[in-house]
Amino acid sequence: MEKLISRRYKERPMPEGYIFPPDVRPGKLAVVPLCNNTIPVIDLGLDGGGAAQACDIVDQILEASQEFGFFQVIKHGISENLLKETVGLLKELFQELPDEDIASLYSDDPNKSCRLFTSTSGGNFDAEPVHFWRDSLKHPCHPLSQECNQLWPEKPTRYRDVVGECSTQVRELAWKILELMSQGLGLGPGYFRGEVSQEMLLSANYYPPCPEPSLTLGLPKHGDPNLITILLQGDDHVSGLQVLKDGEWISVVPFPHALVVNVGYQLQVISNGKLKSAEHRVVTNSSAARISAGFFVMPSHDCLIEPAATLINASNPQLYKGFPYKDFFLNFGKTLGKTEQVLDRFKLQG
Ligand SMILES: O=C(O)CCC(=O)C(=O)O
Ligand SMILES: [Fe+2]
Repeated sequence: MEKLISRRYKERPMPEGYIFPPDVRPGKLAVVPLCNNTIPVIDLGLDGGGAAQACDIVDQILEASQEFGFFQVIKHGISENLLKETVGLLKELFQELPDEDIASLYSDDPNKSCRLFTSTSGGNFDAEPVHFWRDSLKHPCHPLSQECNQLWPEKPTRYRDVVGECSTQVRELAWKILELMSQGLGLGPGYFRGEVSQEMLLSANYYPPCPEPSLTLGLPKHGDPNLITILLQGDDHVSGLQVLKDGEWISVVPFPHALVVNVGYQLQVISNGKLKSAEHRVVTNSSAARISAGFFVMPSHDCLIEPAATLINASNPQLYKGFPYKDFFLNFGKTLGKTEQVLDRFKLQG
């Protein structure tokens, strides 16, 4: 528990082991949000009132997923209060829980299904060459069952109710977005239902202020291993998430009440490379803590992942071979920091 960066961020000099080699440091410039150059914001028209045309929304989603692999959605149908309450409870959990409650959540065992830890989720903090400036709470959040719910934090007291409701609504939204993607790709209704989107994991992140943001990272450059991620950013004013586009880091400036959506590697494979799992990272800042909550929609371990047959033809040859999701997932941790290698084993030659 003494490893938690939320407990150590005030130490001076900066705690050892968080300074990255010069070639992966964010540097000074990258920390400044590029306000005119951000990812698309798409109005889903699900809050009632004037909505954009459905076909227009499909086009926007497809275009954003092809070009950026990332977009934000507004008027997504999830109430602002529920999102705010979720963030408020996470803030309370990371910042205010007494030591004994934090200690009961903390674990270095990667096989524990609900746990609080620092840096990466692999459970090998002591072997990491450099640590990332974040604490994270991870647990499954679908399918929701009594058994699963009992693993969640007991405090703050409303955590289970509120995060349970938020997970249910985010899952519904994920399905709607997947349905629109399926329509845009020409895959027909329900393509992403079932085993391919069977599970969902919550990964809540806390990035405390950092005295030297130019030397460290909240999270390294990576693509998400799952099908699709829906991310809630904590505070309207604190940015930190950046997406790599054409060799440049673009800040995902938090947009009021928006949710960030990004394409995971499995969606890239199923779409035969049409949709892009974009690389992203998290930078820190010296003045404010940042909170984010990623809802990772994932296939079941045995689900067969392969390019959709209808997307393969003479001008679009099959790019990846089929594989059970677990073959991908169990190796994913080993490719940390080497994003170019992640899909290598599944590519078809020539
Ligand atoms: O904190 C964020 O904004 C992004 C987190 C993220 O990329 C991840 O958990 O995979
Ligand atoms: Fe990510």
